[in-house]
Amino acid sequence: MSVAVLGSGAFGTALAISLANEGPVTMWARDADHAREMQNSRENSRRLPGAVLPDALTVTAELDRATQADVVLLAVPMQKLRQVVSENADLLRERTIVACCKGIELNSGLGPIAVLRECLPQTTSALLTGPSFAADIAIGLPTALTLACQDEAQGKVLQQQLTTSNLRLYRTTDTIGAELGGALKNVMAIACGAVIGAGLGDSARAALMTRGYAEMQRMAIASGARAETMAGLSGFGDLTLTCSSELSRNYRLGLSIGRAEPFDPSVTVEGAATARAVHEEAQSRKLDMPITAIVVALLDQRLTIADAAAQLLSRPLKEE
Ligand SMILES: NC(=O)C1=CN([C@@H]2O[C@H](COP(=O)(O)OP(=O)(O)OC[C@H]3O[C@@H](n4cnc5c(N)ncnc54)[C@H](OP(=O)(O)O)[C@@H]3O)[C@@H](O)[C@H]2O)C=CC1
Ligand SMILES: O=C(CO)COP(=O)(O)O
Repeated sequence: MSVAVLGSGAFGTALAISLANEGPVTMWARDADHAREMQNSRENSRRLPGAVLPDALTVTAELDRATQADVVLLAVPMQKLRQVVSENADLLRERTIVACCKGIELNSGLGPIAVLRECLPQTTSALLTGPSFAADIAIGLPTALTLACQDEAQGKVLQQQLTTSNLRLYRTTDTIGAELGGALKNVMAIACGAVIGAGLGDSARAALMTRGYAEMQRMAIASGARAETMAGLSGFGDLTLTCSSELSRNYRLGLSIGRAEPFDPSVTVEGAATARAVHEEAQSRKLDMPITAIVVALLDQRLTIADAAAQLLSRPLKEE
C-alpha cells in the first residue's frame, strides 16, 4: 500500500512524517520551490519548523507523481477542498481519498466528505479527524484519531493502513457526526479564546464548552448524526483539546478578539468561515445555536465581549 499526502501545511507534513515511519510516503506541495527546499533540507521550515522529514518521505510538486498512490490524504483548508479536488478530479478518481480538514463549506453548508462525494461520486471517501496538534504528531507523541468512512469494510482497511506507532485510529461509519464534531469545535474554541482573552475566567470557559457541546449535539442530531460520535474523539475529544490550548489557532484567534489585539489573517483558522456557514444553516433550520451566533457577531465586530457575555447570561432560564 502506498500513501500520498496532498498539501504540505502543518497537518499534512505531520501526518506524512508519522506515516513515513511505516513505509514510503509522497507529499505534494503546490509551490515547486517550497517542494524542492523541503526535499533537500528535510524540513518544512515554512509550516512546521523543527520537525525532521524521514528518508521514506519524498516531497514533490508533481501532482501526477503523488497521485500514483493507492490512498491519497487531502490536507488542505476546508474552503479550498472543492477547488483542489475538482481541478484534479481525473487524477484522483481511481484513488481512495481521505480528507484531513475540519470545517463546513461556505455557500454549500457541506462538510469534507459531502464535498468529496459531490466532486468524485464514484470514489471511496473518508475523513481523518480528532484531537491532534501537528506539532505533537510530528515529534512522535501519542495521538488518537477518528477515521470516518460510510463503507464499513473500506473503513476497516483504512484504519489498518493509516495506523502508525503514534497515531491510533478508531473508526466510525457516522461521517456526518465526525464532520460536524471537527467543524463545530473550532467555533467553540474561538468563543473560549475570547472569554479567556477578555479575562472572564476559567469558569466561564467551562460553561461555554459545556453549552457549546450542547449546541454541537443539537446540530448533529438534527443532521442525522449519532450522539455517541459527538461524545467521541472527533467531538468532545477535539473540543477539549482546542478550547484549552494556545497551540490551537482557533483558540488564539479568540484570544486576540478578547484582548482586542490584531491577528495575522494569513493563518489558517477554520472556525471563522465555519461559524458563518453553521450560523446560516442553523437559522434556516430554526436550530438554537446562540454561541455560534455570538462568534459570528464577534468576528464581524458587531458585538463587544461584554455585550456578548450579557446576551448569553440574560437568555431565558431553562432546563439543562
Ligand atoms: N495544524 C494542525 O494541528 C491540525 C490541522 N488540521 C486540519 O488540517 C487542515 C489543514 O490545516 P494545516 O495543515 O494546519 O494548515 P496550514 O495553513 O499549515 O497549511 C495549509 C496547506 O494547504 C495548502 N493550500 C492552501 N490552499 C491551497 C490550494 N488552493 N491548492 C493547493 N494547496 C493549498 C497550503 O499551501 P501553501 O503552503 O503553498 O500555502 C498549505 O500547504 C485544516 O482543515 C485543519 O483544521 C487538523 C488537525 C490538526
Ligand atoms: O484541529 C486541531 C486540533 O485537533 C488544530 O486546531 P487549530 O486548527 O485551531 O490549530
